Amino acid sequence: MIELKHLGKTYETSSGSVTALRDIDLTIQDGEIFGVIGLSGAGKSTLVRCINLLERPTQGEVWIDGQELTRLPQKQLLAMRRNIGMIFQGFNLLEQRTVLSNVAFPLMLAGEKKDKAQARAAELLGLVGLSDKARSYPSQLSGGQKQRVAIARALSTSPKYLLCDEATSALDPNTTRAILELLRQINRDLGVTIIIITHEMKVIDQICDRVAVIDHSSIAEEGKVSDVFTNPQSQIARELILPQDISAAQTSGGAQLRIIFSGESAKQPVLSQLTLECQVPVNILFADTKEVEGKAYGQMLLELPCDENQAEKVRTWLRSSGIQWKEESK
Ligand SMILES: Nc1ncnc2c1ncn2[C@@H]1O[C@H](COP(=O)(O)OP(=O)(O)OP(=O)(O)O)[C@@H](O)[C@H]1O
Repeated sequence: MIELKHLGKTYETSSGSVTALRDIDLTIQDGEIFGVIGLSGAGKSTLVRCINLLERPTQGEVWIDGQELTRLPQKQLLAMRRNIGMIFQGFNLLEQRTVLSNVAFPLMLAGEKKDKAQARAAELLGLVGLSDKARSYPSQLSGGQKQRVAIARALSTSPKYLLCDEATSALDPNTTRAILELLRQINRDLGVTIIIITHEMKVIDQICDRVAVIDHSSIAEEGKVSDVFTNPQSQIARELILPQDISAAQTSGGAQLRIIFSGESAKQPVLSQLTLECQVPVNILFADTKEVEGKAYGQMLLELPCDENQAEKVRTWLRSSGIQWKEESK
């Protein structure tokens, strides 16, 4: 289990102090895929780098499996770090070494003999689907393949935790999906706890169990992905989750209603049922639904006719339908 307690980080620069993290309290349970999302500069990278002390916090504590990292002597800290793999947006592979050698490298640094390290590396390349690239060099690989090598390398010391810092941000959507699927498989099959830092909601959406939303150095909101998605509490979560154009629009039509789909109701053909039964035309101003944990979630912004009788018919229908909705102020 990872516990961050009152974690803070202030950088001292020539132009003054920059507070990157302020009073962060987070608990990440074993076996979870935990996401941290925020806008650029919110403090995400600093947060993830504080977990393995690549960056030393200036306040607070980092507890991993009952040990407080900031107080560990260097030797024990290095041993603990072997338990925490990390992958980055830029892959950080050694260009002069083959793929196999890149993956074997951390094990050799840890004192493993070359043949054993290479055998383990070959096994891991099989796991990430790159056995045929063992003798290639990083420059001969695609971005997705490079990230697979980085994942294999991060797993070489059999870590219990894997930190992913914007690991898919440089990849196209299909490659992103494939890499996230691989991470999910690693979580499921190897039991590795995964912490994902991203600015993209779709990454959280695809694989995370829980998410923390970070804004201006602090945690704005934290919870199950499905809860935060359907009912974001903080302004920043709303901005990240709901696309900009879903806020009530200035239109010349009637009242605007926001329909919130959660799980089962999203599958129903709500709109066609509504228009058929009410015999009232409604405008869809915006619609967006997503799959989270195998269920569909989303929102739809509807514009009702100006005729108040017709509008009330729709409201009455919605009240009796059990569908979650609310009136928007324009
Ligand atoms: N080494 C550093 N020295 C000084 N300030 C830093 C340093 N690293 C980060 N910062 C500052 O700390 C704040 C948080 O940066 P951080 O990189 O953690 O944010 P981020 O959410 O990961 O952003 P991005 O998504 O753009 O990488 C920013 O204001 C940044 O300028």
